[in-house]
Amino acid sequence: MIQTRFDKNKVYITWPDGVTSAYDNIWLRDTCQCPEDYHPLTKQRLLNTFAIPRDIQAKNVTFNDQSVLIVWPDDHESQFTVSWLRQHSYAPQLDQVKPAKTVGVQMHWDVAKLKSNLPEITFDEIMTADGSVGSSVASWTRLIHQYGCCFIDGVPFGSTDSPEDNAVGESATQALVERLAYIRPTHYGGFWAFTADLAKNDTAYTNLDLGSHTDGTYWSDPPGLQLFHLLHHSHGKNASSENINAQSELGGETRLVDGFYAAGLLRQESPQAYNVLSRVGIPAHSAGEDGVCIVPSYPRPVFEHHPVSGELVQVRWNNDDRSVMDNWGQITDANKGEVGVVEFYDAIRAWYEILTRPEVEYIVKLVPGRALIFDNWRVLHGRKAFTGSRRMCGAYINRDDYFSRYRLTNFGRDAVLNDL
Ligand SMILES: C[N+](C)(C)CCCC[C@H](N)C(=O)O
Ligand SMILES: O=C(O)CCC(=O)C(=O)O
Repeated sequence: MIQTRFDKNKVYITWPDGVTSAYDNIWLRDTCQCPEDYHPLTKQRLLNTFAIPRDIQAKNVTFNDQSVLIVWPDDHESQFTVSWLRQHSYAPQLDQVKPAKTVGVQMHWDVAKLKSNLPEITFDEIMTADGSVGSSVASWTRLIHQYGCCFIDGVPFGSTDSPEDNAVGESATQALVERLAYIRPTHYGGFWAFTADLAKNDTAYTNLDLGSHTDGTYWSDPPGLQLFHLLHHSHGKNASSENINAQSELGGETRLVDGFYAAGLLRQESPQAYNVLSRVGIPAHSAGEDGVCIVPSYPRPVFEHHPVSGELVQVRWNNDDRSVMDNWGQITDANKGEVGVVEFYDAIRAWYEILTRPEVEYIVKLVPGRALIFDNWRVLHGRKAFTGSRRMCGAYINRDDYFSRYRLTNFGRDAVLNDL
């Protein structure tokens, strides 16, 4: 049995389990879900919040047929279903499932754990899915969310590195990415492909070794997802026959590290280092291209936490793109204590040592047809130096667009909207 009562400040609902939720009048009036106050199609507030009297009182509150009807002094009526009221109870906060607010289960991995359960899906499964709730787009985004990465098999590619053959792989890969969300354009292009030709004046466009990093440490909002598809890797036209070794000797293997797992290790093993890397904003830049010099709105730490819950939400790390650190006073919060220069170097050394442990860093050779997508806010990537001719294509997706898709396909639009 549900019971309602009200006084001059609040409306109270007592649930069958005996718990009572209290809702402030101004909150109820502001949150009115009627079509005049909340646009049913655009899901935006139409009501003028500031026209609500600060001390508004309900004239009458009645309960029937699973709804609570509130009549306000101007005779406006607000109707809330009890399930909606239960879902949004804030005093007390109840055990609601909040798909738009909770992060969901993540499996943090080391190499052994990842290998024993590699997140994989096929191109065909994804491309034939209609994107509805529970379709394979849901499984795909759920795998990415749980593991921070996912391999996609059976992606079409050409058999040579001719422009025509590359176009086959690139258009299939682009279609794959766009199945998840729209592509983020950057100074590297929208959907990009790269070889060791320095086309974009970044070391990704060389054959150098790149240690595990996250991309875009120089953006205020780094890409949420990154997808790679190796289209081609061979000895190349100019290799002489005695130089031609086995494919494995070409190098170019991909590095992958679960940054959340690695952060957990650092926190356990060197709490002081973890603390330093949660506090020091590291300046970063992308400045290779003539018309480009990107720096974030302010320097961010390696570990970014939810400001209230303290949960780790993002890892940013790219030692190669780190700028000159000459303004220590501005990049650390002095209220929490100064960080010495050498102390900072000790902290990044401890972090680097963890990232390069063989049991932490997963090394895998990508092959044409097997794409890799990963959460760039969590999983670090890199590659080993290589020889020969190699072409990789892929794209970035914004974190919020990815999460929108993850939530809608896994929880359904009704549940997600109900939670706004
Ligand atoms: C992926 N793509 C080849 C387009 C760009 C790679 C950029 C890598 C760069 N140092 C960074 O961290 O952003
Ligand atoms: O070439 C690769 O395999 C990866 C390159 C890379 O790390 C990057 O583009 O950020």
